[in-house]
Amino acid sequence: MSEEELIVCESLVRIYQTGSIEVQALQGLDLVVNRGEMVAVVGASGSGKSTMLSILAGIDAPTAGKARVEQWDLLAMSRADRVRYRRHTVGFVRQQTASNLVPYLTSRQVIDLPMVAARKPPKERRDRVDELLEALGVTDCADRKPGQMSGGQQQRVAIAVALANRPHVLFADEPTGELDTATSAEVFGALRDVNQRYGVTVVVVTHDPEVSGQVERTVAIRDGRTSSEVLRRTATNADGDTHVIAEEYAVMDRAGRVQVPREYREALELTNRVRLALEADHVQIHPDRNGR
Ligand SMILES: Nc1ncnc2c1ncn2[C@@H]1O[C@H](COP(=O)(O)OP(=O)(O)OP(=O)(O)O)[C@@H](O)[C@H]1O
Repeated sequence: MSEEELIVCESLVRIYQTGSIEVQALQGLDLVVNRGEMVAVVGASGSGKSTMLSILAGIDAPTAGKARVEQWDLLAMSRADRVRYRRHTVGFVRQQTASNLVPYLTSRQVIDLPMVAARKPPKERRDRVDELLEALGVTDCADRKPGQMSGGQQQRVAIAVALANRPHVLFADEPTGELDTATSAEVFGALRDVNQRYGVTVVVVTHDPEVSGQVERTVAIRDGRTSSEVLRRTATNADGDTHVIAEEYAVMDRAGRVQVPREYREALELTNRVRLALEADHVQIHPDRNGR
């Protein structure tokens, strides 16, 4: 694992067993996220996004494969390690605004909670609460309870709670799922701000195409595997106008396996055997003409 790589999943598998029924929620997922990145994860309902996030957040345990976040091996953590990991390395924001907060606690009190659990000294806790309220633009909500705040304010307080113990990575599972478009943009903007301001790595699961269009990298999951990635960069043309270029990439695992998209396979009738040819700067894949 290189210094840059904060999260590495290789051939990650999660099987849920309910009675005699087995569900393969993750079927060999590969993912690398570098330190300081902000990545959106998209995919159809049931594709395994939440399962992946709960494994990475240390809430759920994988069945097989590899999953590492910094020095932590998520398949070989003791119970005590898991508590430490969840308290100090990761922060988590859920979709349901209400489930991130506590109805009878004010924003100030709820942001303080994780620091009390981590036994931080009172002065440090007070300073951190003030700093986070300010960073997320919710200083005026310091003494309000969730019922006295809008959905967007509640989610910004939830982000502050998740950041209280200075985690290195922030996971957010559909954090804007219950919000209207304008409020979603506001909450997403807050995630981008904290990514830049604190350098915290952010992985956000979303259905919202607008949201995924605002990050440099979007990872698509299909059937419990990473199927493709879209990288966006800003380019400037000869007239000095800037525009965003989005390029889609297939994901190659560490063994060199790449999935050829179904449309490509069907268009050229690629079946079980293909011919590969190495060129100076690309690899060609040809149909097996002899086989037919
Ligand atoms: N605790 C569980 N027990 C059994 N099956 C589960 C459990 N959690 C998830 N699954 C199944 O695993 C698969 C992946 O679910 P997951 O929630 O990760 O998908 P998702 O991409 O997050 O979907 P959504 O966008 O609807 O939240 C689904 O088929 C789901 O039914």
